[in-house]
Order: sequence, then C-alpha cells, then structure tokens
Amino acid sequence: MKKGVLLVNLGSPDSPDPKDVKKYLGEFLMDERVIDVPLWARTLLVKGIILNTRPKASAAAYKKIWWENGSPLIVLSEQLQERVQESVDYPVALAMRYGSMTIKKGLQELVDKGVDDVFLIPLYPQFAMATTETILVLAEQIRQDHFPNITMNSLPAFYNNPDYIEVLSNSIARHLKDKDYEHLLFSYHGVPERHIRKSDITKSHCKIDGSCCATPSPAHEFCYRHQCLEVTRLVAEKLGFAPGTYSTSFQSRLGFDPWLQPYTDRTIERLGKEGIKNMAIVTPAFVSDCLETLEEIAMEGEEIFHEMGGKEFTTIPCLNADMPWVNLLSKWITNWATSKKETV
Ligand SMILES: C=CC1=C(C)c2cc3[nH]c(cc4nc(cc5[nH]c(cc1n2)c(C)c5CCC(=O)O)C(CCC(=O)O)=C4C)c(C)c3C=C
Ligand SMILES: [Fe+2]
Ligand SMILES: [Fe+2]
Repeated sequence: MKKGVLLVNLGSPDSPDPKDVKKYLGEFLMDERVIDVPLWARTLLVKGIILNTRPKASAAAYKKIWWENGSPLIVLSEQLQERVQESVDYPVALAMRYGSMTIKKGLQELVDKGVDDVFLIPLYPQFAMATTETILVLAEQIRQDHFPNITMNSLPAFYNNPDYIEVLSNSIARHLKDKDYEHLLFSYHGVPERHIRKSDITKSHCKIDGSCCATPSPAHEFCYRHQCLEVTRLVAEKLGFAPGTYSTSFQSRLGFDPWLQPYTDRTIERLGKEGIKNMAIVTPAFVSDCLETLEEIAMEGEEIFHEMGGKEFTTIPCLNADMPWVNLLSKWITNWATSKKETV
C-alpha cells in the first residue's frame, strides 16, 4: 500500500470581504458539531440572526490581520505542510474543515499520487466535538462516498504527549527568555459547557466544576476541558512555574449559553485590576496563528490590559511552522508509516 498524510486545520474565508466571510461562517456555524442544536433551531439562529449581523464585524476583524498572501491560518498551515513534506518520504497534503480547501480535494490529491493508506492529522492538540470530531466524521464520510478503496487512520489528541509538551514548553521559554513578566495566561478557545457533557463517554464524569478533571477517567480521552488543563499543568511542571504565576482561561465565546470559564477577556481585566503590569499569553488550542490569536488576543486582549493599567503584554506565537514542531510531526508520521502502533 502507498502511504500518504493529510493535515487538516479549521479553515478561513477566501478573503476578508463580508461576502466571503458570510459564506465561510455559514458553512462553519451550520455544522451540527459546532452549533449543536436541532436543524430548525440552528437554521433560525445562524441564517436568521448570526449571518445578518456577524459577517460585517468579523470581516473588519479579518481585515486587521489579513496578510498580503492570504489568511494567516492558511499561509502558516501551508508553510507547515511544505516543511513536513520536505522532512518525510510520503506525500503530504493539506486540507481545511471549512472553506475552499476541502478534505475531499486533499484526499483526491493524495489518491492522484497513488496513495491508498492515509494518515489523517487533525491539527488540534485537544479533542473537541467542534474540531477533531467533525473532521473525523466528515473525512470518513468522504472516504466511504468517494474513495472506498483507501484505508484511513488518524492521529489521536496529543495534548499530553511528552514530546509535544517539550516542543510547546521550549517555544514558550524561548519567547519569554528576555521578558520580565509577572503572569503567564494559558488561553484556550472556549466551547459551550454542553459540548463537554456531550463528549463524556461515561455520561456521568464531567462536572465542569473542575473536580472531575483531576480524577483519572476514560472520559478524559474526549474531555476538552481536562485536556486543556493538562497542557497547562504539564507545561508549568516542565518549566518549573511557581503557583500563582500562571493560570488558564477560555476565549472566543459566542451566544448566551454558558461556555467554559474563566473567560479570557475577564481574566485579563482582573489581572490588570490586581496590579499586574507585565503579562504574557500563550494560546495552545491553536497550532497556527489565526484571527483568534492575532486579533482577539494580540490586539483586543492587549487593549483591555492597557485600559486596566497594564504595561507590557506579550503574545507568544503558536507553533506555526517552527522546526521542532515540524520534526515532531515528521516523527509521528514515520512511526505510523513504519507500523509502530504507538504513534503518539
Ligand atoms: C459555537 C461556535 C464555535 C465553537 C464551538 C468553536 C470552537 C472552536 N473553534 C476553534 C478554532 C478556531 N475558531 C476560529 C474562529 C471562529 N470560531 C467561531 C465559533 C466557534 N468556535 C467563529 C464564529 C469564528 C469566526 C470568527 C468570528 O466571527 O469570531 C478560528 C480562526 C479562523 C481563522 O480564519 O483565522 C480558529 C482557529 C477551536 C480550537 C474550537 C474548539 C475547541
Ligand atoms: Fe472557533
Ligand atoms: Fe473531566
């Protein structure tokens, strides 16, 4: 069998034009694993309300971060794909869950090169229904419908993989080397609390109050909250952070349902009010810088901090196409291709 790799990230609009943003948001938010309410309610909410208001504001935010060669998330994912391709002997393709770089096109690209054994890599360290699960479900559907003769395996969530923690910790340490910061905030993309309960395979484990997430459980294989807290804990342990000098929060909430807390914007506000003058922020739910890191954190977050009296606000870039991250992905790919079952 000929092996190949498909890297999959979230996706971006084709341009920061409100028309393209609306098209992208329409596909994204109509995903039943993103807005997980019955179809009639989702249609009403997304097409009747959100798409009439949000695209204009989102487009303005995208315009602030858009690069000459496109969306940062796409450009950085392409750089990652190119570097991984240079490091392994198997064809490596890139696709997005939403937008024009579809998973179908990515699989077709591999099949056209003779590939019939695919290693699917969702570019998310933590499992979430709205990210990893939606990729796995759609990719399997596309395989069955269009490429029934290929086999496909996927990389599991790698949030607690020691090599990943080392790469992330080294990146954080490198960016903070000359910084005199008082507090490091680990800000993860939020999800509605309901998503955590739905992903709980034991149906009784996740309590959201924090107590469950420190208790060993099979539910943690799919508990996004647990996996985020673990990344913070493992990095803090690796870098020897003192208690109180770091914390975890969740950003980017949408709508009125309760999302995972504490919220990032309120945490930045609180840190500023408490007299922290220099803070740093890292965003380990994203492997590529994107709207949520470059605008919501690096621009809006910094503004909130300054309004609260803060002085220096350091945003640590995502792993993007850094060579230690490229080398780690290449190692996982080689392990898979040489049939070592323990890919992470
Ligand atoms: C109910 C809505 C949303 C859920 C649940 C959600 C989960 C989720 N998202 C990411 C990663 C990214 N999200 C990005 C943008 C973005 N996310 C939502 C909504 C939900 N996300 C919206 C509406 C948007 C668009 C921007 C906006 O209007 O605010 C991005 C950036 C994309 C880019 O083009 O740069 C990423 C990346 C994760 C990891 C996640 C759950 C864990
Ligand atoms: Fe999102
Ligand atoms: Fe949990």
